[in-house]
Amino acid sequence: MTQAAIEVRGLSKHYRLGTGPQGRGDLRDTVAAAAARLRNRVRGRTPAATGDAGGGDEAQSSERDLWALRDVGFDVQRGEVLGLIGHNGAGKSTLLKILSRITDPTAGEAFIHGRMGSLLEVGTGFHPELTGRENVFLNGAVLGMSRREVADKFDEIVAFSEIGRFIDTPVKRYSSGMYVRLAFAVASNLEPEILVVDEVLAVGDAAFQKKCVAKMRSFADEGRTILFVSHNMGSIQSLCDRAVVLQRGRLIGGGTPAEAVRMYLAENAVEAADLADRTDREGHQRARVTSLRAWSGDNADAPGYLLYGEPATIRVGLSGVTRGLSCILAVYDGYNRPVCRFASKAAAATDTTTDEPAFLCEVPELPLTPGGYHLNATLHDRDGLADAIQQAAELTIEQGLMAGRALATPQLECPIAPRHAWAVPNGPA
Ligand SMILES: Nc1ncnc2c1ncn2[C@@H]1O[C@H](COP(=O)(O)OP(=O)(O)OP(=O)(O)O)[C@@H](O)[C@H]1O
Repeated sequence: MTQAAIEVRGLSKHYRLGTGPQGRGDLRDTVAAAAARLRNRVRGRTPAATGDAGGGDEAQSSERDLWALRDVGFDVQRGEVLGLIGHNGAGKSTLLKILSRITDPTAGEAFIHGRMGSLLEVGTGFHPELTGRENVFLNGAVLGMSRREVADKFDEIVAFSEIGRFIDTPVKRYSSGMYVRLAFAVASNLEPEILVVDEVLAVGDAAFQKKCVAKMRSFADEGRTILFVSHNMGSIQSLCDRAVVLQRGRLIGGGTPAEAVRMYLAENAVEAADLADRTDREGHQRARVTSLRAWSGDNADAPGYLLYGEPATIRVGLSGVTRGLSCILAVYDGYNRPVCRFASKAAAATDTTTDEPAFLCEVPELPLTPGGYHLNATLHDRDGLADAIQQAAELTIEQGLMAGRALATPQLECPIAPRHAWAVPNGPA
């Protein structure tokens, strides 16, 4: 007997742009498709819609054709927490929608061995015209539960969701936060054996995010299976046993969460900024900055992308007279506001790993919150300003963990979120 909870084989999904999603039409089509899906659910398989994955290697074979997924295959073992990562438009949501029978694949199959609860983007999973209460029972029925079984869980679901009296309001009137809270409560409390979660942790307040992570952890500890999609590399590393990476519809690999994150970062790595030929610079130029390169952890081969809370290294390549030189790197946010400065002491700059003259600036726990930043680089020697380059390098900061903790949503609005601790005099009241 197979140990896999989810088997994905050669899955492809084709969209024809401008005509809307294939296989989706009016309410009648939706109902017919739902009935077909229910039949397939009983058989535990996702059939390919008529059509062919087609040949050719490009994800986009013409301007109007788009392959959201191309020949994707992997297994999720029973009791495993698998992370699915990829940049915007990589095909993650499409894959989850196929697994949840919301849409059909163009080619390939997915086998689900067990009762699955899914928590997808806002707008899927619930019927907008129905109340929260009605949707809870509808979801239970789709999971194959009796009305009695759902009724037994109902109070727990409402309590977890913190929806209160809004449970009798149509969900189309819910805020996205309310919607996600109820959706997570339903998906995780109706006792599915397999849980599929799409990026829910980005929504909701810090306390609810924490509750979701705790719920997912206990779910995993009970030996149940989770497929977890996130842009948050911190959550992927702290929650998952393994992760796979999607790139423009194709699965490019996987491994431990750390290996997968490295692959994800390398995918968008930007070349080290080559500054040797920049002419818009100041200073006497007897020493010059020739390159700037920043990376996260030991991912020196994936420069340009850094993770919040993780160690970061910035390498400043040099030429000329480097004795007695000091370096300042000034960090600016997307609004060109100064955020922080890293200033070296005067030193003979040498990168001991290559013997080329360079400064290495090491930041043990990067406090910059996710977003785009740039660096201005300045060199000084005994004669004063040697070199200065504005916007010497761009940095993209992605979500990570600071001492094991993810950022709460309000912290994302601040460019800096340093590690800190609170001391309460005489203990809490
Ligand atoms: N209904 C649709 N009709 C046409 N194209 C679609 C449809 N849904 C998705 N796509 C396209 O398919 C590709 C994959 O989209 P998908 O939403 O699966 O990516 P994703 O990895 O989930 O991205 P994100 O992280 O931004 O949510 C994208 O290019 C997207 O524009």
